[in-house]
Amino acid sequence: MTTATRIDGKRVAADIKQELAVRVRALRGQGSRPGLGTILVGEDPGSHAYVAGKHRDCSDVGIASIRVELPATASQAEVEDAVRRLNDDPACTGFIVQLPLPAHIDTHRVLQLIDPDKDADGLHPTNLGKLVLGMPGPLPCTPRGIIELLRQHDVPITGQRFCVIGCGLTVGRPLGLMLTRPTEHATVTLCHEATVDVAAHTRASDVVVAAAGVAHLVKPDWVRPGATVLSVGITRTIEGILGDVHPEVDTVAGKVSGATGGVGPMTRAMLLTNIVEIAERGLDQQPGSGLAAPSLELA
Ligand SMILES: Nc1nc2c(c(=O)[nH]1)N[C@@H](CN(C=O)c1ccc(C(=O)N[C@@H](CCC(=O)O)C(=O)O)cc1)CN2
Repeated sequence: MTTATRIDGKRVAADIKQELAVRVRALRGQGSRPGLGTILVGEDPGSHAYVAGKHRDCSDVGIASIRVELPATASQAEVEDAVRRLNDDPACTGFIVQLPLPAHIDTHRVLQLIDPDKDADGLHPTNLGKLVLGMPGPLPCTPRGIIELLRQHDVPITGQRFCVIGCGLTVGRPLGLMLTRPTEHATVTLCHEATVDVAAHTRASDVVVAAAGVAHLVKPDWVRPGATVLSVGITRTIEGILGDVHPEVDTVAGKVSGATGGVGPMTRAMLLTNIVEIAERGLDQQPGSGLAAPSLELA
């Protein structure tokens, strides 16, 4: 019985954080302290855990934290006011609205209100449009983390067949866009709940990214021997956290990331990276920095 090599997001994220701490020290030396804002609405335990982790990371690397918490009963107007306040707060370099929002809140209206220059998640329509056009801008954290994780584990991307299961806003949809950029040039199949025979698509793929939020969806017989399999979606149960990938996939796959310690820590590391990049751009654009505006990336 073969056992797949573990893809270690915790280690790669720790290395990225060390490098970011150096860049933050340099920014602070130039009088600029980056600050991450978060808006969290409601009491979802998972969202609270993720936001707490994001602020722990900030303190590890020297980024300031601005936390906004609203009750699950907050109105659309109250959530929108919180966004406007962070847009106007000079201590806030960039911020995120933790998703999902309660069902009565119109998520798209909230995301559209974020100042695109402070959009640390890369989910504002302007920044998603830039991604489609190949223009520079902040990239959604989980897809950016997935691509970095694959690179750091020597998993080839260009020309490879990817099957991404789930086409949500934070993972599947932007990941498909990023993997098909000229810099990656992968061949991507995006599967969703209406896809017929998802297993046929995964079996034909070199890399499977499971982001459906269905516990143990990807079974060993769904995987081509030696393929790379990333577990992104998680389900919280009383027995603990279950990933979208069945543990026995380890007996077939070449490389596997687990339900924890894989893509999650990379999502957080990429959020910090986006904040540091926004802060560095802010300094570069100050009069007298001598740096030109970035040009359009040609497809
Ligand atoms: N505004 C956003 N909301 C959400 C995003 C996002 O990118 N932006 N993604 C997900 C959740 N997410 C980020 O917020 C996230 C998921 C997982 C982790 C993480 O560190 N996971 C740990 C396990 C933590 C635990 O015990 O639950 C791990 O994998 O080891 C961080 C962030 C939805 N919302």
